This record gives sequence, C-alpha cells and structure tokens, in this order.
Amino acid sequence: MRSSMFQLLRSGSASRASLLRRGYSSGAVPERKVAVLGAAGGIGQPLSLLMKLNPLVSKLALYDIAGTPGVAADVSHINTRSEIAGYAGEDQLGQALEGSDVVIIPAGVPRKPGMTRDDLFNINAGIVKSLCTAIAKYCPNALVNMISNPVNSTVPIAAEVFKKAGTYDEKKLFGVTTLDVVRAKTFYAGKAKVPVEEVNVPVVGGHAGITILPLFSQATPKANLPDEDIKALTKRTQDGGTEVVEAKAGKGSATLSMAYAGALFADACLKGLNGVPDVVECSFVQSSITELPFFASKVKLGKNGVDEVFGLGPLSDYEKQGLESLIPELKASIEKGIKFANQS
Ligand SMILES: NC(=O)c1ccc[n+]([C@@H]2O[C@H](COP(=O)([O-])OP(=O)(O)OC[C@H]3O[C@@H](n4cnc5c(N)ncnc54)[C@H](O)[C@@H]3O)[C@@H](O)[C@H]2O)c1
Ligand SMILES: O=C(O)C[C@H](O)C(=O)O
Repeated sequence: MRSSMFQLLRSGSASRASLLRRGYSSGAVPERKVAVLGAAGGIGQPLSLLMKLNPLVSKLALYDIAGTPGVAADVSHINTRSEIAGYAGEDQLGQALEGSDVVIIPAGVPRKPGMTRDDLFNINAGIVKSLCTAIAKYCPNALVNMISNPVNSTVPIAAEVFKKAGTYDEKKLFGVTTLDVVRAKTFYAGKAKVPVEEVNVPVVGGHAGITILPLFSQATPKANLPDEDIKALTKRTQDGGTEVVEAKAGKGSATLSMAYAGALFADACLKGLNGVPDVVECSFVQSSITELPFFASKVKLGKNGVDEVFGLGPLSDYEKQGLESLIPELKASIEKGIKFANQS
C-alpha cells in the first residue's frame, strides 16, 4: 500500500503509464469525481494535493465555507489528469457534490491539548449533519469517507441522516480509521526492527482512545515481541492522535499524516469501485461482527462499496480484554450520534 502511494507520487504527470503499471488497460480507466468537504483546512489542503496526484481521479471538487478558490487555483496548476474546481459557501455545495463517486469529509474543528475527540461533538455533529443532508440530495450514491471527529459518533449521525432521506446504503458509509493502521504499522516496524513497508497490522473497534484496538498478535512479519512491548505499542497507537495534539501545542491535530491516510483510503475506495480485486482496508462501518451496530475491522472494497466485512480473527487474551473494555464507550458514542441525529 505504501509503495503504491510512492508510485502515485512519482507518476503524477505520467498518469497513463502509472495506470498501466497498476493493472488498468489504457482505455479502461473510468471517469471518477471526488469531492473534498473542508478542503481549505489543515487536512483538506494536503489531502486535495494527494488526490490531485491520484490518476484514478478525473474531477476533483474542493469545497469549504471559505478559502477554496485559492486552494483550487494552486492545486489546478499541477500537471495531472484531474480537472479541479473550487466551491466556497453553502450555495455552491450542491454543485460541488453533484456527480461525485467519492466524498471525503475532513470538515470541522480539531482538538487542542486537554480535549477528547468527544469534546468536538457539539460543533462537528451539526457540520456533519448538514453536509450529509446535502450528500443525500445531490450525490446519494457516493461513497462517503468520514474523517471529522468524533468518528465514533459522526458515522452514526451520517447513517441516520441518510436513513431519514431514504438514501442510506450501509455499503457506502465509511469512518476513516486508516491513520490508526498507519501508526500501528510505523510503531510496530520500529519496535520489531522489520522493514516498515512490509508490515501489516489490523486495527479494529473505533477511533478514540481505548476504542482503538490494534491487533498486534496478527501483525506481520511476525516478531514475537514481549508482552510489555505489545502493551506499549497498543497504548502508543491509542494515544497517537494525542501525541500529535500535544506536540502541536494548540495549533491543531494530525493533518499531514491524516492527509496521507485519507488519500490511501480514498484510493482503495476508487480501486474497489473500478473493480480491482482484493482491496482490503480497515474501516469503521455498519457491522454485525460484534453486538455493536458500527465497528471497525478489515473490509473488502468492491464496485458498490463494502463487499465484505471480515471478522476479528483469533485474538490474544490481552486483545480480548481490550475488546471487552472498549464496547461500553463505543456503544455510548454510537448512541450519542444516533440520538443527536434524531432529535434535531
Ligand atoms: N479520522 C481521523 O483519523 C482524523 C485525523 C485527524 C483529524 N481528524 C478530524 O478532522 C477534522 C478536521 O481537522 P483539520 O485539522 O483539518 O481542521 P481545520 O480546522 O484545519 O480544518 C477544518 C476545515 O473545515 C472547514 N469547515 C468548517 N465547517 C464547514 C462546513 N460546514 N462545510 C465545509 N467545511 C467546513 C473549515 O473552514 C476548515 O477549513 C477534525 O474534526 C479532526 O478532529 C480526524
Ligand atoms: O487526535 C485527534 O484529535 C485527531 C485524530 O483523530 C487523530 O487520531 O490524529
């Protein structure tokens, strides 16, 4: 996955050649429109850059409440396949969304030191609700990649908005938890002293504190790390967002690593839509693998979005305990989102 992003970066201006390398025949690359909502923000700008470098994108719509004309003009000078358009303000949201195959949402406020992701709920829940209302109206068939926090609640909010509008398709709504996987891979590679580009680690549960459950017992290449290392790696992965929030000291949360993770996940969604086989990523989706209605686990992406939600596989005793501990918090966050969406 990491190497495919490097290929993508290297081959931005030679998109036809890069597509051939990625298994597409020259005439077979479909037109795909991607919209980024919150495109002028800390995540939105580098994410827009990375999506402009993706040869699977033919149209890129950059929407924010303000600032997008500048971002769009800047990114549009890059000599890659996609056409860029910037949209600013609510009256342009419909145009930004119309015809979109994938909508990526990094709109909303980020954390400051001392805050939890749930502290963002009061502002971000309303933003997500209004954006999803517009998605239901203008591009009800799009795959929605939800980045805005708290993901454990914003995904259920989106689902309720779509249900009310009669457009909900559980296969098309994703909470983006890719950054947890990116972190788990990086931290594991460092500790296990294995090449980072070879590492795979599933991360399940949700996207906040202890609800983030990396399954290091399933990590490859195998390293047989001692229990205290596994505990330290688990804690560091769970606290990865806070590590960045504290280091940025009031200037926001992860933006660059998140843009990378968001671009990887959107690329996987586009590949799935285009019929590329065996595209598997972890994501927070509607799920029946636990008692909770939404849960992150490995998901196979296909022509209609989610093709298959995979189970958790064998867990260590430590991971079993982690799973048991996360259920009440994740349940409460999901219920909070559902209640919000239905009361206002
Ligand atoms: N899922 C994850 O792993 C993950 C990782 C990092 C950050 N995040 C979350 O992503 C969100 C954005 O973070 P950021 O650092 O980019 O914040 P930011 O403040 O830099 O940017 C947010 C952007 O959203 C825009 N915005 C606000 N209301 C909007 C609306 N109604 N419509 C469209 N755009 C709107 C703002 O104008 C701003 O440009 C936060 O909620 C943050 O917690 C999630
Ligand atoms: O930690 C945050 O608030 C942002 C994001 O969820 C992250 O994991 O970096």
